[in-house]
Amino acid sequence: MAPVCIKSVLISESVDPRCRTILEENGIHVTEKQNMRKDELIAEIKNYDGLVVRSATKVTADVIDAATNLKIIGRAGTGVDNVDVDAATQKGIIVMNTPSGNTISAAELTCALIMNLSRQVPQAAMSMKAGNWDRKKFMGAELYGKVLGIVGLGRIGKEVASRMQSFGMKTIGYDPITPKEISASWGVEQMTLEQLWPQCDYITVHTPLMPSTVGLLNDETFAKCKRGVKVVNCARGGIIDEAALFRAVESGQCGGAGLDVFVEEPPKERTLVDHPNVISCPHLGASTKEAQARCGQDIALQIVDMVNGKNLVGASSTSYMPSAVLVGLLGNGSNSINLINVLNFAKESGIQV
Ligand SMILES: NC(=O)C1=CN([C@@H]2O[C@H](COP(=O)(O)OP(=O)(O)OC[C@H]3O[C@@H](n4cnc5c(N)ncnc54)[C@H](O)[C@@H]3O)[C@@H](O)[C@H]2O)C=CC1
Ligand SMILES: O=C(O)C(=O)COP(=O)(O)O
Repeated sequence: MAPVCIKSVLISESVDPRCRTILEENGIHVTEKQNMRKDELIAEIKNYDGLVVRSATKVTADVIDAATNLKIIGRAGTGVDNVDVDAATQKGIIVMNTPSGNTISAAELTCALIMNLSRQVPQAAMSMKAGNWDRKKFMGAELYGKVLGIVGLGRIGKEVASRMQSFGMKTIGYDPITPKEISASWGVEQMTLEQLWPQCDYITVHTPLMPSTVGLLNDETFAKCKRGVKVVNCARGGIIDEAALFRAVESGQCGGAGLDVFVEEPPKERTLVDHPNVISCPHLGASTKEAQARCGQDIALQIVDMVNGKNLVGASSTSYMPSAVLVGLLGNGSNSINLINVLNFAKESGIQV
């Protein structure tokens, strides 16, 4: 891989200070500017060779168009749905992410939401703060013996499965790429979605956001579920259709929802957030000290590796997954996430990519 000349990087969100330190130690000038408006980003982006973002910066085609010197977009985290990978690829800009740095944190928050749905801890705590002592209202149900459906058996789905199995949940799932034998070795029985919906007491989604996953849970699929099914979305807003979810919680078809992510963040439309059977967080899945330290460090090391022209596959950093880089070079555009998974699966399986 030929070295890429990166002299200046803009960090446009709150990224662990390790990122800045590593870049500066390697002679890269770093500017940190948070909460930039889109017009400000468009006006400034020409001054940088590299851009480091999390999920809030929307790196849309018009931003990329204005980025006359940009060579790398580094996503300190997993999802690259806030980056127009097609537009970047067409301009020869490399897009890279740090996919395993926040896996455990996102899985732990998912488990916390499942547990909170089973016992209504947030609602009970609010009731206590309001001066009440209501033991009848908050009758829960054990997780033990219940069925958890996991849609998307990648890194996070796998970690959620093992944690919830320790609570005695039966884990079933669906993934178009992860082989059945592999997920069976983690105790997850794979089946079709048609078979999965009616069996679940809880459903959690862990797919990327892409056209084929928008509205995976919708009016039609909710109708196929057990009455009172509880759902969790710690992946991306829109994978569970928000309007359909509202209708399902209103009718009781859905017994409760745990939401970390929304189509619009922060959500202007508050009906779901305000619903008594919905517990929600402001996109906190990756917001732990550990996850941020890993993602901040990894994205900086990956950028430095590019500057040094290091071979991308099999590089030093623990969560180094240069899949998006390869996707960029292959010009794979909107199917990139699927290709990312194929590449990662191959790599984790010891196959030379
Ligand atoms: N709430 C938060 O702060 C965080 C959210 N995320 C989100 O979680 C998503 C998943 O992350 P990882 O597990 O690390 O990704 P991953 O790439 O390891 O796993 C995603 C899995 O989804 C599967 N998949 C793709 N299309 C599918 C479909 N139609 N139905 C079922 N499965 C499908 C893929 O084959 C893959 O196995 C990310 O794309 C990101 O959007 C990730 C980290 C933190
Ligand atoms: O890594 C991801 O995909 C996430 O959703 C985390 O987003 P964040 O870095 O916390 O803005």
